[in-house]
Amino acid sequence: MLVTGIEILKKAHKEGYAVGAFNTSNLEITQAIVEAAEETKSPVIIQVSEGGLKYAGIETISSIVRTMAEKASVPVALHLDHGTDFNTVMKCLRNGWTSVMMDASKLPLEENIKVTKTVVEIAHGMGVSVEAEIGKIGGTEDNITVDEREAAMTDPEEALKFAKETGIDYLAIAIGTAHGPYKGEPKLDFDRLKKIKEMLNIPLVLHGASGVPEEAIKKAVSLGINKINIDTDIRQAFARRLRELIEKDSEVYDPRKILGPCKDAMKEVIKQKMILFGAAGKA
Ligand SMILES: O=C(COP(=O)(O)O)N(O)CCCCOP(=O)(O)O
Ligand SMILES: [Ca+2]
Ligand code: NA
Ligand SMILES: [Zn+2]
Repeated sequence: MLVTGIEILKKAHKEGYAVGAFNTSNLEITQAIVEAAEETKSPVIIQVSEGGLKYAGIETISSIVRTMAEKASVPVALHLDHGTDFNTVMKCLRNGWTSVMMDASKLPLEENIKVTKTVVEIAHGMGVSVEAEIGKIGGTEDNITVDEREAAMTDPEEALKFAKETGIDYLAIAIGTAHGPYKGEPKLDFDRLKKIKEMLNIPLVLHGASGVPEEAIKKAVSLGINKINIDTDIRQAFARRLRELIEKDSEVYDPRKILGPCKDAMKEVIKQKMILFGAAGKA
């Protein structure tokens, strides 16, 4: 069934597990996510980035996700990932999203607070929950030095002020992860996570979780992470299976014979994440 993000994350926060938030931009990825959730009896958040909206069309990807979510036997939320443009966030609210991220983390704190507070008031008026970001979760491609990444990490005091003044439902924090594939091993600042959780006591979001070792993920969940964003690992599972298929049979030409197996490969990766995060069996 289609539910709001906070309905899923409030339970995860209370019971101490995390829910996967997986990016989609088409039919097969959406199928992989929903089938994985059904097979592991996990609640799940299906999210679309601004790039995904452009690729699929906002009404089209909303229809695909909402149709499958409403038929699902597990709780499913439709989330806007990294909504950086206020009007895009509004368009998603008009198109049936049940959770939105207003990502104004690039703005100075006071401006981030202002725009996020406005989104919270509008979204809550529509029964939709809101994620925001404090600190900068960059990409592994960003050529920033280690201590620049350190400086970009979320400051607990700022996070408390931000959460209080905006009324957000869940907060994305920067504790050492990055979007995209990692070159070396990411080092997560668990003390910082512990402190932020104790001070805010709301569901927390880990971005850039593809490529983070399983032990680190488990530790982050035990310290209060409740939503974990995964995209790169799904893309790589898709591409691996695609290459295998073409190598095995260079004559295959039916998209269903190519995309179907790729869907299954993505589904397997997603199921493992749901088990690792502790969401399996929680639906
Ligand atoms: O935190 C994450 C996932 O990070 P990951 O790369 O570790 O999976 N995300 O928020 C997913 C980011 C998706 C970006 O999509 P576009 O390419 O359309 O901009
Ligand atoms: Ca990553
Ligand atoms: Na997000
Ligand atoms: Zn992210």
